[in-house]
This record gives sequence, structure tokens and C-alpha cells, in this order.
Amino acid sequence: MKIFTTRTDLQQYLASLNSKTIGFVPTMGALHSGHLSLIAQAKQNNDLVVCSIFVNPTQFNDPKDLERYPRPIEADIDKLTTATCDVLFNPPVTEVYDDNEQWHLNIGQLEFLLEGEFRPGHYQGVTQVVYKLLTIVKPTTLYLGQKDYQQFMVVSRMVDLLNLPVKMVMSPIEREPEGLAMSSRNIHLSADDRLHALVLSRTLNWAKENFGSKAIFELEQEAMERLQTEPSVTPEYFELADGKTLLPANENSQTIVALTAAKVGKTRLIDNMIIK
Ligand SMILES: Nc1ncnc2c1ncn2[C@@H]1O[C@H](COP(=O)(O)OP(=O)(O)OP(=O)(O)O)[C@@H](O)[C@H]1O
Ligand SMILES: CC(C)(CO)[C@@H](O)C(=O)[O-]
Ligand code: BAL
Repeated sequence: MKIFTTRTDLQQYLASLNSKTIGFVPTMGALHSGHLSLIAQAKQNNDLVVCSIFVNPTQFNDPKDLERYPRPIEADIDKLTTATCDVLFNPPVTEVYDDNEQWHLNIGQLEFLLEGEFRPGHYQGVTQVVYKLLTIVKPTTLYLGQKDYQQFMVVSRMVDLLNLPVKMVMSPIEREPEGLAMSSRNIHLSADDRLHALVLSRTLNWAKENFGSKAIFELEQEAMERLQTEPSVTPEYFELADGKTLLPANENSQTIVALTAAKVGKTRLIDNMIIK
């Protein structure tokens, strides 16, 4: 695997290969099987796979979260090598951003719903970095995980608004055998927290099984109560949203997704499930 830390070197290398198709998997590192499933999917469908590892400061609304974000770069390089990823882009912050760089993209309500409400500014930071990375890597296809469902919708909106020449693929959520969605932040969970965190996937499954048996607001209310029963779990939201707009689901919604976020101990986790 080739590793680059500057955009000039990466771009020179990519230009020299002249690959027909490039699959791009942006990440913040601390790689797990969820990330590796995106790499595998990209490998299957492209001549070349580029993965980026960049802990993007502009998308963190909580400085403590940024500070304690795991950065096991050597282990990540080993995992990417085993997964036969072709190229890793691992730039320092100064390679991605100029001093006092400004960014604002109007993505409408999507910015303020759900994650946007609890992480103000998060999606401005996400669109800023994904735009930058796309202009550097110029991939044919961008691979993002369903785990960050709203992020996928936000980035799709940006791609449409700015007419960016890239296809988007959403990859399914990889879970631990007990149901916990894989996440780099799971590393912060104590053994007890890890058990308590199972209430998230359990409640999503419950909502899926019980969809249609009661009104949506009742389902959401009961789901919040179920989340609260677990010690050390503080739910932030549990909502059934229209899969296209992420506005509250209604009888006309063709796809419905249940999305949830909760603090488990000091660690904030998100999860979701397609209900219909
Ligand atoms: N369990 C998973 N299954 C499939 N894809 C995943 C999973 N977890 C993350 N991804 C995807 O991997 C990409 C990189 O995500 P990221 O590096 O933020 O990892 P993460 O595990 O989601 O971290 P965190 O949960 O701490 O934010 C994103 O597109 C994300 O949706
Ligand atoms: C897409 C992304 C790599 C942008 O920093 C990040 O938000 C993530 O890992 O999901
Ligand atoms: N996986 C989304 C990146 C973040 O939590 O900031």
C-alpha cells in the first residue's frame, strides 16, 4: 500500500496511474470491520481504492471528544495492508486547511435535525472536509456507511447541490455478534457500558418488530422509555424519520428509518435501522 501525507504527492501518484475507476473510503481511523467492509466493497468495484484517515477538527462540536478520539495509526496501516487497500491518504491538519479557512453550505433542514440538533456545526464540518477530500482524490465512487445515515443524506445533498461528479454508495452497518454497531468510539466503553449499550440495537429491533402496531409517536415514546431503563444510558433522541428527507415519518413515507443517539457513560453512540 502507498501512503501519502501531502495532497501534491497523492495527486501526482494518482495521475501517473490513470485508473479508470477510483473508489474512495474516507475515515477518521481507529479502523474496525465496518470500515473494512467499505474497503472490500470498494475493492470489488474499482480499479483502485483510496482510503483517507483524517480526524477532522472542524466537525467536532465537543473539544473533549476530539482530544480523546483514538488514533492508532500503526494498527490502522496494518489493517489496510491486510485488506489490500491500494492507497492511504493520511494528511496533517495543515495539509487540508489554510489558516482561518471559511466554509458554509446551505443544506437546509438536514443540517439541524437529529445529529445536527445535538452536534451544532457538525455537518458544516463534515461537508467542508468531504468536499476538500473529493476535490483532492477525484474518485468515481464515494463509499459511506449506513451507520452515519444522516451524514450520507447530507453528503448526497452536497453532491447534488454542487453537481459533483461522484457516485455514492451506502454500505450496511456491521455489528458485533450481540448487536452493538461497530464504532471507533466503542473503545471507550467499559465492559459494563458495552452490555448496557446493547439497549440501542435491541430497541431499534423492537421498533421494527412493532411498527404498525401503534402510532409512530407512541412507538418513539416507548422506545425512549426502554432506552432509559438501562443504567448509564442517557438517550438523546429516538425518531422514526422519512428515509429520504429525515423529517418525521408519516403515512406517505416510502422508506422509514429509526435513528437514535445516546450517551453510554461518557461515550456518545449513534445507531439506526431501516424499519420500512
Ligand atoms: N459499523 C459500521 N458499519 C459500516 N460502516 C461503518 C460502521 N461504522 C462506521 N462506518 C462508516 O465508516 C466511515 C468512517 O467512519 P468513522 O471513521 O467516523 O468511524 P466510526 O466508527 O463511525 O467512528 P465513530 O462512530 O466514532 O464516529 C463512515 O462512512 C461510517 O459511516
Ligand atoms: C466522512 C468523514 C470521514 C469526514 O470526516 C467522517 O465524518 C466519518 O468518518 O464518518
Ligand atoms: N462517524 C461520524 C464522524 C463523527 O462522529 O464525527
